[in-house]
This record gives sequence, structure tokens and C-alpha cells, in this order.
Amino acid sequence: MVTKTATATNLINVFIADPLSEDGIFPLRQETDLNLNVVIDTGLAPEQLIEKIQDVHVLLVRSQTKVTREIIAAAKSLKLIGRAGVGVDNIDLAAATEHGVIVVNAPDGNTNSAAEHTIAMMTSLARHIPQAYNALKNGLWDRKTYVGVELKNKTLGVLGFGRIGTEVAYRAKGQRMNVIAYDPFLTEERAKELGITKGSVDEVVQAADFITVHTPLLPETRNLINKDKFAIMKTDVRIINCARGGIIDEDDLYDAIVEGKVAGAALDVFVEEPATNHKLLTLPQVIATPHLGASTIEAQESVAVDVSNDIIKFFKTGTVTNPVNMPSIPKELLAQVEPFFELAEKLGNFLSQVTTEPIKEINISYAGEVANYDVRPLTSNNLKGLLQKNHGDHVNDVNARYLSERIGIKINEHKTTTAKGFTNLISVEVKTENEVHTVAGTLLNGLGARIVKVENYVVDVIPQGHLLYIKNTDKPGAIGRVATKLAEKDINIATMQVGRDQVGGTAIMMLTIDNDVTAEDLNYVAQLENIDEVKAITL
Ligand SMILES: NC(=O)C1=CN([C@@H]2O[C@H](COP(=O)(O)OP(=O)(O)OC[C@H]3O[C@@H](n4cnc5c(N)ncnc54)[C@H](O)[C@@H]3O)[C@@H](O)[C@H]2O)C=CC1
Ligand SMILES: O=C(O)C(=O)COP(=O)(O)O
Repeated sequence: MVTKTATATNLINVFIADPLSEDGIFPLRQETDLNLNVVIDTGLAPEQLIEKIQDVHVLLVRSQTKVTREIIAAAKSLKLIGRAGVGVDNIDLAAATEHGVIVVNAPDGNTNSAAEHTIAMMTSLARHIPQAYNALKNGLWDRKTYVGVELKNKTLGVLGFGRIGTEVAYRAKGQRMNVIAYDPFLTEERAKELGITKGSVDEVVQAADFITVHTPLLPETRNLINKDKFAIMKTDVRIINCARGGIIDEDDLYDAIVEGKVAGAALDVFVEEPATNHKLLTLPQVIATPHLGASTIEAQESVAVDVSNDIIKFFKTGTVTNPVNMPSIPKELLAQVEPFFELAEKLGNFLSQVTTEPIKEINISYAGEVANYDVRPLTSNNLKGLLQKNHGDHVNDVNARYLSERIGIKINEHKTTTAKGFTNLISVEVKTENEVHTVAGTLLNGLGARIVKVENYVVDVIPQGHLLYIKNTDKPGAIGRVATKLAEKDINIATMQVGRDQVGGTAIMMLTIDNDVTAEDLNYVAQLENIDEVKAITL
């Protein structure tokens, strides 16, 4: 993933809107190559935040700050939103993508803390520790009310078997529990390897004595546990939610506890937070913490270090380690496709300057070695180049595909192994209502990028600097006349390539020139005999 980077001298305003570990943001504090201006201002109301982030390039949050569409739209200079944690349900990802703002999170840093908190909550729930503690603090030595249940030999149902779900399962096995889990990505082999059982959602909730959820909050996981699921659970089941409020239907959970189906629930998260006045908190069977799953010194330091490092990496290299709103490019793939990024972008850029009507369709063909790779990042770069003419800096890898589709461009990618004598060849064709244009480029071993075909003509042009694209009728004298006219305008030709379809037919000239040309210069050349079209292209 490569996007436009700020230069080292640019001031980069980093705004921290939620409390982060000071040790965790140490990488930002000690960064000297970048000109970072770090401001910490937490607990702001949305209107205050909107006012303060107009010139902010990076917004750093945890789960409290809701990064809404309005906030993203107000932050005109925003390039990156960093989430010091896992869940990004507090960030409007669609709005971020549309605005070309990359979102990064810290997926690994709080896994252990969240898993430990889940186990602590399960144990507390089984043994009524918070209730007993509360009674004793109030002077009550009550040993009868707080008789608990053991974990040993009980079945723990885990819904969502990602990082945290897996860590919870390891620990539950240490408590000698049986584990049954559901996750769309959990395979039979993996389950076997871990000594757990794989089941469907219904099989999990039916078999379990304790149920813990560890999915993200998504449209598909909202109310994953609802009254239909409570209906098929064992009586006296215990429920734990240290993931997100909303995965379990709160009203249905309340009813299931009151009806005596559910023996108790341990909740770290709620649909509305802060949840100080929640009806579930009135039930003695419910124990709760105020979203503390990730609140350890270690996790907070770790997640803040991870996002801080990603911010620095982004502004230095244009790449990030943990992107959320675009596919992450694995290291090996990045090494393979990165050399083609610039070529792909320039081919798109070239076509945007040749085309005079709105583009309706783009056909990108990858041939030779490059066709063996996942070429989606290259297509993004190509589209970025294509849209830059009209969208300028606003288009980047994050939103190039989205913006192209939004303006109705049909995107087709093809792969073929035959590259017509080249090791690699990227050919791009754009179609408008009345026009079709093509360009193809390659990377020459040790020599860099070359445009090797424009329309149907074979050329050999370095895609850099100022180019003139001239269409003419293949008649003697055309080349000389163009050269003379340009010289009259003090425009120096660095290189010139010519091609034609047949003797006396249509021909093209591709010139690289040392300086930019004005519209008047172009007209001057266009009026020459046998010259049909003159276009200036800057790459
Ligand atoms: N209470 C707290 O402070 C914390 C809460 N969390 C929450 O925990 C969630 C999980 O975190 P990780 O394990 O690190 O994420 P993860 O991405 O490693 O795992 C999530 C798993 O959920 C699975 N999943 C998605 N849709 C599903 C569905 N419909 N049914 C079953 N499984 C489904 C995914 O396949 C994935 O394996 C986060 O999204 C976040 O909301 C995370 C850290 C701290
Ligand atoms: O990482 C997550 O998803 C969490 O829920 C942690 O939230 P927090 O950063 O503690 O507000």
C-alpha cells in the first residue's frame, strides 16, 4: 500500500482525542525526522472536536470518541485515523474510505489483556465474587447466598474464534473446561489441533454452560445472541460479553435472566457507553466492568506503540502495517508488486491526460511474471493515476477503487502469461462514449519503467517529465515541421519516437521535452499541415 506522503519538512498535526499511554506514544515524542505536532485533548463533545480538528492530519482514538462522518468531513487535512485498540465500530469506515483517509488499528496489543479479563469475569461470575465482596464491605458475612459453580468439566461456548477467542480457549482448557467454538474461519483441523470442538452457532449455544462472545460488532453479529438462541440454551447458562455491546440483545438477556433461564451474566461492554444507568445493572445476577478489557498498563502501552509506529511509517514510507479500510498487503506480495506501483500509476495518469471525455470502462491487463501476483494493489495505483487529473490529492490507494466505481467506471482486470516478448507487461485500455485509448508499459531489468505502446504504436518512452503526444498523417516533412515550430518556441526536444500503422496512414510522435508547454504552444503545433492532434502530458 502506497499513498501520497507528507514530506519531512511538513508539519504533521497529530490529535489524540482519547486517553493513551504516555509510554505508548513515546515513538511519536522521540521522532525527529518528521515534524510532528502532538496535541492531547480528551473528552471533547463532538462539536468541540469538529472545531479542533480542522487542520489535523492524524486523529488518534480509543473506543470513547465516535469518529462520525461529520467529524471526518470537517477534518479537511485528515490523512489517517489511528485506533489504539481492536474494535473500529466507533469509526465511520465508509466515510473514511470515501474521504481517502486510511484507518489503522492495533490488533495484537490488547489480545492478552482482553482474554485475561474474560477469564476473570467468568470466574467472578461463577463464584459471585463481586456480589460477595459488596456484601462483605457492607458488613454482611453471607456464605449461603454466594455458593457458586466450578468451571472444571463445564463446557465453554466461544462465538468468534479470532485472537481473543483463541486465547480464552487456551486458558479455559487450563481450567479443565471443554471448549466448543464457532467461527466462520475455524477449520476442523485447527479445532482438533487445539483440542476443542467445532460447532455451528446453535450447537455451541445448546452445548454450553458458559457462553462468551469474541466477534467484532458487525451487521451480521448484532444480536447474534437473542431470544431465539436463549430459548435453545441450557437452563442456568452463564453469559460473558467482553467484546461489544450489541452482540447480545440486551433486552432479551434481561428477560432471560428474569425468567430464570440464564443464571448470570458478566458484561464489560454495552450498547450505549457509558452505561451507568442500565436496567441490566439492576439485576443481582449481572456483574459488570466499565469496558476494562484492554485497560492494563501493558496493553495500553502496546497498542499505543503500534499505532504510533504506523503513523511514523505512513508518513515516511506511505505504507502501514495494520490497515483497516483497505486490504493489507502481505510483506512478500509487497516486495513483488511494489516495483510496479509507479508504472501502474503513470499509465493511469497518462490515459487521463489523453482522454477528453468521462471514462466509462477500464480494462487492465497484466501479462508475464506480474500476472502471477495479486494485482489488486496495482489496479488501485492505476486508478489513482487515472483519477488524479480530476481529484488531485484527494485520491489515494484507500479510495481510488471506491471513487472510480462511484463515478460509474467499470473496472476489468485480466491476467495472461504471454507478454509479447517482455518479462512483464501492464496494458491499460480506457473507453469513453466515443473514444478508446490504450497504453502499455513494462519494467526493464535495471533500466526502470518504459511506455512501450501507445494506442497501436510501439514506442520506447521513459514515463517521466513532459511529453508531447502528436497524431499526424504519415507524410514527408511532418517531423521536421514539428521540430522547427518547437524550436521557434524555445522548446527543446529530449527524445522523439515515431510510429505509424501503414505508409501514408496515421502516425504518432511521442516527444519528451525539457519544459512544460502552454495551450498556445500546442495550438501553434496543431495548426501545422498534416498534424491532427497535439496533447501535452506531464508524468
Ligand atoms: N472489551 C474490550 O476492551 C475489548 C474488546 N474487544 C472486542 O473483541 C473483538 C474481537 O477481538 P479479536 O479477537 O482481537 O479480533 P479478531 O479479528 O482476531 O477475531 C474476531 C473473530 O470473529 C470472527 N467472526 C466474524 N463474524 C463472525 C460471526 N458472524 N460469527 C462468529 N465469528 C465471527 C472472525 O472470523 C474472527 O475470527 C473486537 O472486535 C473488539 O470489538 C477487543 C479488545 C478489547
Ligand atoms: O480494542 C478494543 O476493541 C477495545 O474495546 C478496547 O477499547 P478501549 O481502547 O479500552 O477503549
